[in-house]
Amino acid sequence: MASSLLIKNASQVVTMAGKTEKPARQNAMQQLNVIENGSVLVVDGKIKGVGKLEELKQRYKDDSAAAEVVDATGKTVTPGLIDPHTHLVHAGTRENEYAMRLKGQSYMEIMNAGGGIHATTRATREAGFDQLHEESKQRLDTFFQYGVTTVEAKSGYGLSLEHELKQLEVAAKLNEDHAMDIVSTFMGAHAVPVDEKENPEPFVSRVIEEMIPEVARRKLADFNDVFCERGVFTPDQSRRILEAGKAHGLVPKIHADEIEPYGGAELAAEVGAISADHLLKASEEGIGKMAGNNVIGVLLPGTAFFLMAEYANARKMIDSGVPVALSTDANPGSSPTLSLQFIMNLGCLKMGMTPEEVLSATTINAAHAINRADTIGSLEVGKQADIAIFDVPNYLMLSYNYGMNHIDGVVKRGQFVVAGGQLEN
Ligand SMILES: N=CN[C@@H](CCC(=O)O)C(=O)O
Ligand SMILES: [Zn+2]
Repeated sequence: MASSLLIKNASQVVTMAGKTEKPARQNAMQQLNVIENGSVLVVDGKIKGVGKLEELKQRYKDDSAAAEVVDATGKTVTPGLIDPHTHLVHAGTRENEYAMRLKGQSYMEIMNAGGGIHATTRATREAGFDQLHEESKQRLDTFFQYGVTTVEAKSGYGLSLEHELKQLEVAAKLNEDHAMDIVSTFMGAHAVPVDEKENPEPFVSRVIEEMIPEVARRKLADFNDVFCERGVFTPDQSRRILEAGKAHGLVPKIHADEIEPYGGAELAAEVGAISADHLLKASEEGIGKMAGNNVIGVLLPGTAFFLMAEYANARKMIDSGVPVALSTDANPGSSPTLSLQFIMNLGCLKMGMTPEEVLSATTINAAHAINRADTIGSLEVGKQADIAIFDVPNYLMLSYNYGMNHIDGVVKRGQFVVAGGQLEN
């Protein structure tokens, strides 16, 4: 017997239809394809129909008659939100560094003095598999409660084969035993280990010759990411690392131009990266090259907010034709938040994006940024039934009442994982 669910009479159903082939850019980011007073029929975990209630009832008589019915009157239904850039698997917190930054020390000063990424690397190396699994599981539960149904998760707090594999194995296990979908990225090139800072080349070689081949052999990641920044990895080292990943089937991503303009956006275009992320200081030329080479800009305004830095120039990117996605960058140092809704608020209020653009950026474009747009990111027939139900009468309210969690329900592969704002068991 098929299991079916009918979410009926939502004041708005934001479908995002028609953007599965290519990420939305420029004006296409404004088009949400909203159905007023709309309903969604789900059968066996997939979207069977989206439209007016009467149409669905007529067209899919048996399925709608057998369905569990949920009344969404007064609510807004969207595709489950997608977070395309997180550092999900790590141990511990760094509130001490937050206090240091508030007294004037910079993020890079703290990192160069052995804190920052190095502090979380020490904690993550010390943590056992079970501790990492438990901490990360709790974060996934919170992501669900905020409407996120798929997250990308990076390694990068191991910085050795053993510990990078441990992080990726934790993500793989969570992908199996938690309802959240997790898409993994290898990021062994997140920092040069403290004791090798003076001579990073042997570490770069280990990333290329030892870590990438083993991660690929074990099929533990889809993507390969590098922190291309002065004092971390140079553009030349980053290029070699990303090319090595490509040779093993790992698609390039890049942490680019976060602290200063460093050629990261340009490099992303040159190596054919699926996305370049951060881009607070991306050059005009780099933005143009991204637009010309279909590189998605994954913007992380929570990082600018938390580091009290200038925001990425989202307007310029969108107007130049860069498809833009948004993400929390959830991590213990530069963006300790799990609320993609707050990131949507920042997208509007701090980066000049429209409410329509931020919804495109957290659904279909985020799906494209992790190469999953064929199955998620929009409410279209045949796609996975990942659905967010917000307790607001229209999508504008999502970015209007800022800093709030508007989630009422979350459906993952056709099953409620959050109902009445509470996590289901
Ligand atoms: N900038 C580099 N990496 C992370 C921060 C990691 C950390 O501080 O622990 C980021 O994307 O912001
Ligand atoms: Zn990051």
